[in-house]
Formats: sequence, C-alpha cells, structure tokens
Amino acid sequence: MAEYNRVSECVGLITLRNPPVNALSAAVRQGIVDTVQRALSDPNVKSVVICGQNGIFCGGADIKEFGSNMTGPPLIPMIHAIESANKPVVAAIEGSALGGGLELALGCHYRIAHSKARLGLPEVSLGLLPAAGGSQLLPRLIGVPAALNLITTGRHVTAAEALQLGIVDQVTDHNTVDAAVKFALSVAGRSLDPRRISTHPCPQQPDLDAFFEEVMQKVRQSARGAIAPIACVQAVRAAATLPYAQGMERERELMATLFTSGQARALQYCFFAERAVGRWRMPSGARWDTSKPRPVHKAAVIGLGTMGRGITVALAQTGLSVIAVETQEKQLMEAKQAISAMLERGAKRRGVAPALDGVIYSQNIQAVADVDLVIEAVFEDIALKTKVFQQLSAVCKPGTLLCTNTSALDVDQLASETPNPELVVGMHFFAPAHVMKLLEVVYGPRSSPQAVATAMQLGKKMGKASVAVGNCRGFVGNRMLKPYIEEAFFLLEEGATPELVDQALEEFGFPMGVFRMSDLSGLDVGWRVRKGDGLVEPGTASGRSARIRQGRRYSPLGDLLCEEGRFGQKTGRGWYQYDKPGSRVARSDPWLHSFLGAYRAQHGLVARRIDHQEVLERCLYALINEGFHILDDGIAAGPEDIDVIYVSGYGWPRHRGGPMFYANMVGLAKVLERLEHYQQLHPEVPHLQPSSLLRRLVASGSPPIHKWGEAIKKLHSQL
Ligand SMILES: C[C@H](O)[C@H](C)C(=O)SCCNC(=O)CCNC(=O)[C@H](O)C(C)(C)COP(=O)([O-])OP(=O)([O-])OC[C@H]1O[C@@H](n2cnc3c(N)ncnc32)[C@H](O)[C@@H]1OP(=O)([O-])[O-]
Repeated sequence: MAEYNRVSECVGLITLRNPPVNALSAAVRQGIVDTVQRALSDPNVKSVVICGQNGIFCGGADIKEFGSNMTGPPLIPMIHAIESANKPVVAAIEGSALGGGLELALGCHYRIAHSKARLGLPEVSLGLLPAAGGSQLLPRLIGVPAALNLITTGRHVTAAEALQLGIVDQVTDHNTVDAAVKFALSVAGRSLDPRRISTHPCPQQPDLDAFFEEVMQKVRQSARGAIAPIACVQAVRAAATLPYAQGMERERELMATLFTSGQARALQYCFFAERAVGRWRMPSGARWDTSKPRPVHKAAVIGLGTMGRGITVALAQTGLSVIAVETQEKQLMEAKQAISAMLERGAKRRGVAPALDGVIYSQNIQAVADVDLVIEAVFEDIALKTKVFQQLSAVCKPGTLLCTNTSALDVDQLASETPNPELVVGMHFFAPAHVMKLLEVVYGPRSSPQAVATAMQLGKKMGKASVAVGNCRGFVGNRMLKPYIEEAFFLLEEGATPELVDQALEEFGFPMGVFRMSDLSGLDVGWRVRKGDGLVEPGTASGRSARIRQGRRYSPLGDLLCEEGRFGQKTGRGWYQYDKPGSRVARSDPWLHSFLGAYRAQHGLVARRIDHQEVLERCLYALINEGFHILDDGIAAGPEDIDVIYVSGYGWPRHRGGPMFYANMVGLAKVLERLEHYQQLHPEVPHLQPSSLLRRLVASGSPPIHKWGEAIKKLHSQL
C-alpha cells in the first residue's frame, strides 16, 4: 500500500509500503492512485514527493502477480496521472528503482537519488520489456543508444552514472527524502511542461535504419535464441520513429507477445529459483533458518594454481584478509603477480581501490594457524589432498572450517582424515573462480549444518550462486554432465559430426557445444579421469566388445584423440583444428572426419543421418534423467538447485529455465517416452534407463515443477 503525509507544511509525501522491495502490487498501485489524488486535490500541497519505506524506492511490478489474473489499477494510467499532474512530483530514490519502479520515477517530474542507489530496466532478464512506458520514455530522456544499452542488457546503473546519463537530476549522500522534500519546495510553482518526458521528441539518431540494423544483428547474436532482447530493440525503435501514443501501443503489442511466453516463465522461474537455493535444507532436516553460520574474518587458500589464484581473488574482493599458501617458491611468486593483476583489474572495473594488502603470501602452512576457514585447492590427487588435510588438522585452531575445492573426489573420505569431520565441506568453484557465479557447497554425512551455513554465507558474500548439495561422485553438475558427454560421443560413432552436435546445442542456446567446450577445457582432463576410473584400454581393439567397458557401452573416441596428442585448443588440435596452440577459433578438421570414418569402419559401425532433434533428445534427456536420480537420492533438495547449478555454471540457456524446468516444459511423459525409445535402441547404455522417480512422477500425473518437492516426499514415504 502507499501512505500519505503532509510534511514541511506544503509537501505531500507518499511512501510505498510493500516489504521487502515495495513491489508495485495491486494494493500498492491502488495506494498510489489514492494518495496522488489526495495530494493533488489538497490546496495546501504545493508539491509531492514519492519515496519507498525501508531505504528502497521500488523493485518494479510484483513478479509474483504475473502468474495470476492481474487486478487493481493498471500501471500506465497511474504513471500518466503523475506526469500530467499540475504540481511537481519528485521521486526520492534510495536502494533500487528497477523496472516499473524506474518507470514510476520517469513519470515524476524530478528524480533525486542517493549515491548508493541502483537504477535500471531489467525486464529483459525476466523475458519481458519495460511495459509501463519505459521503452518510450527512457529514449526520450537519455537518447536512443544509451536507452538501448540499458533496456537490452537490463543492467543496473549506479546513481553517479544515472546522473551522468541524465536519468536523475541530483545525487545526495545524505537523507534522500529530506533532500527530495527540500528540492520539491524549491520547484513548487515552476512550469512542468518541460518536465513531462512523454512530450519530449526522441533525440534523432543519424542514419536510423542502419543504426537499428546493426544493433539488431548484435542483439540477435548475443541473445542466442532469447526473444525478449529482440522485442526490446523493436520497442525502442518505435520510440525513435513514432509519436508517444503510437509508440506506447507498439510497446503494448510487443509485451503481449512476451508476457505469456515459455521463455518469460523460464526466466521468472530462474529469478525465484536463485532466491530459493539460498533457503537450503539437508536430508537430516537441518535448514538455512535453523543453522547459524560461524563468523569468518580471516581465510586461507592452500595451493595457488589456476583455481587457488581465482579463489584468493574472490575472497579478497569481499574485504576478508586472506593467507595464500604455496610451498613452491617460483609458483608462489608467479601467483602473487597474477593475483595482484586480477585484483587491480577487478577493482578498476568496480571503481574501487584494489584489496592488495588484504592478501598475505606464504610458503609455510603454519601461517594459517589462526584463520577461521581454509579452502584447499591443490592438485586433484587424493593422496596429496589427504596429506594437506592432515597438516591442516594439526596446524589450525579448534573450530576452523576445512573446505576442499575438489571437483570429483570424495569429500567424506577427506573428512575422515581429520579429527573433526563435522568441520569439513566441499566448496566447488568453477574456473575462473573469481568470475564464474556458481559454487557447489558439498556436505558429507558428517558435515555439520553450521559448516554448511558458513560456507553458504561466504558464497553469498562472494556474490556466488551458492547451492548446497550432497556428497557423491561428481556432486550435481559433473554427475549430470557425464551422460550428456557420453551421448555426444555415441552420436559421433553412429554418424554425427562434432559440428552437427555442437550446432544443435548452440542453436538450443548453449554458448558452446560439447566438443568446442571439450577443446576449451582440454581433452586430457577427461582422459585423466577415465584412466583413474580404469576405463581407458591401450591399443586399437575393434568390434562391439572393444566398446563395452565395465559392463556398459563406452566410446574410446576421446582416448584415441588424446593418444594422438590432440588435447584441444592448448595443442591446436582436438575435435576441431586451430591456427596455433592456444588460439580459440575452431575450424572443421578434415583429419577428424576421416578419422571418424576409419573408426566406424574398424568397429563395423554404419553411419546414419542424425538430426538436431535426436542430438537434443539424447544429450539433454540423458542429463535430465541423471537429474531425477539425483533428486531421488536426495543429493539435491529440489529441481531449483539443479537448475541454478546448470544455468549459473554449465551454460544452460537461462531462457530455457534449466534442465528440470525444461523437462517440465517439454512434459515428463514425453521425456520418459523418448528415454524408453532410446533405451530400447541402446540397451547397453544404462544412463538411458529412465529414473524410477521420473516414472513415478509421470504415473502420479506429472505434477507441475513447483509441486515436485512435496510429490517426491510423498513418493519417498510410499517406498
Ligand atoms: C511493468 C514493468 O515494466 C515490468 C513488467 C516490471 O517491472 S518487471 C519487474 C522488474 N524488476 C526487477 O526485475 C527487479 C527484481 N528484483 C531484484 O533485482 C532484487 O530483488 C532487488 C530489488 C535488487 C533487491 O535485491 P536483494 O538481493 O536485496 O533482495 P532479493 O533477495 O533479490 O529479494 C528479496 C525478496 O523480494 C522478492 N522480490 C524482489 N523483487 C521483486 C519483484 N519485483 N516482485 C516480487 N517479488 C520481488 C524476492 O523474490 C525475494 O523474496 P524472498 O526470496 O525473500 O521470498
């Protein structure tokens, strides 16, 4: 709702009240309509100030209302009533003015922002566009190029940038409402015509057609199949070419195409899923709101290879003091240089001073004796990690949390090497660790809820999408990736090419297909793991038996390429060829195609035509099926956990919601039917065997995804 007060004798103060972000729910909209009317009809009131309670102006339209029938006064006439008011209306912007919140402020005649405020039109990140006039008003206020940038990216700008762009009229470090009231008093009685943005002509862009063509091309490329960014460009184009009223009509038409789209539902699901994973729970019943994190003032990182360096930067950027330990002197010096450079670059980008003094470098593990939390990031070898955990147990003060950055080893086995296994959790970062959003916090059966709470809180502090998952081989992300990659290898055996498989996945929305990604991360990484699992066999045996390992179908294609020294970008040859080692532009490699032909001939395989549909069904449904196994095992608490992991760490296209949301959209019965179809064709591939949870969900009528949690609990209780 909205509260009304008269302050400073003649200023009507309207305060939005809808915690936590004063979203423009039906009640708030009604409150604004009523209080604006009251202020305008009160003869004692000379000007009006609109602000939000709790130090936040407005987080925009109430996203929770989108799924239901919208009631209450519509936004656009409400904002028009403010703009056409005969008394100056000033927006006092604290915290955030986003989406409909900024559109409300653009309807006001003046905008005063606190220096820490953030402003933006992020509707595109929800699969929408600014539909309360933002796509027509912002270009008129700040010009087409700047408005296009904000609306197609959805980025939030600082108050300083908003002032520079001309979105706000004043920035204050003091009480914003007081500053706005003082300002409102100073502009009372002034002509408001020049302040009604909708009446402004849109600044003309030279060579408009060419300009928009170029913008549309760039936006289409970066959108990778998302439809909202395209509609955003079309809406701004309307602002540049049509009178306001017609532009608003165009905005309404375009929004109608987006509002009920599957992509909008997927992106809004991601919005709430990213908030839901913070409310973690463990199979033991321990939960986020009953487990108190330990304070972490000082942390340490052991091992300063690529991952260790990124983790040190991510920790230091939170303001924590960090002890960075590397026993090899040369490696330590190189790491110090790299970390300092990363901190300086990051600080420059964020416009702050680099936290160089926050990192202390040492060759001696004794240096971590008084830290609160240690993250071990040494080479992925169980013997080495065990030795480090034993050393840490001897050196660290009681209660220090010991975390491992392993991506595949058994966290509980490492815990068993310490006297306090309850203090051990996995903190699985993704390369580059100071950039990638995802953090898998891995709890073993003996990890304490307090250890999980502490790691999750530290993850949030580092700006990570932190997801709590159970300990198992490959945790959640890598465990689901395995069948996805294996299916891609099998498709090559049956007639596909890396280009075809990658094209299908990139058209689906992945930034990179399996084989381009494999070349980037290095084929030797997977080879080492497969060797460790005893799957790699020397020589070139042929026939079906050569492709059955440990009782299941296995494709040695990746191993054979590695035996040729084809590790990908780093060797200039992999599934693709590159100009030289280290270059990133992949080109088809005739050698690879003749190698595949020879391989099929040697194994008596006949290539057949494979289309994009089959690539998507086999790679994605195999991955999704593993997701159902993970839910059934209780390794992930809910589908949101899996989807946030894949969207923030594995390049799953956000406008497709995540693997489990996608399965829900496609229809669980369809996914089951297709898995059964491929399982019949490939009985020697266990990961195509539909998960029993998937079968049970389909049998129980395929409940909608937000009901899976209770359905799974019910199904488990029936077991
Ligand atoms: C016509 C018009 O053109 C169109 C169509 C629109 O306007 S579309 C809407 C456009 N607006 C947005 O895209 C802004 C979305 N919000 C945010 O970016 C952030 O929230 C924030 C404002 C920067 C605060 O961040 P935070 O980190 O301090 O808190 P939080 O954890 O994120 O959020 C705290 C709690 O508030 C909930 N919440 C936040 N914004 C909300 C919103 N707009 N509607 C409903 N709930 C919202 C959120 O789910 C969480 O709930 P819970 O999990 O506690 O139950």
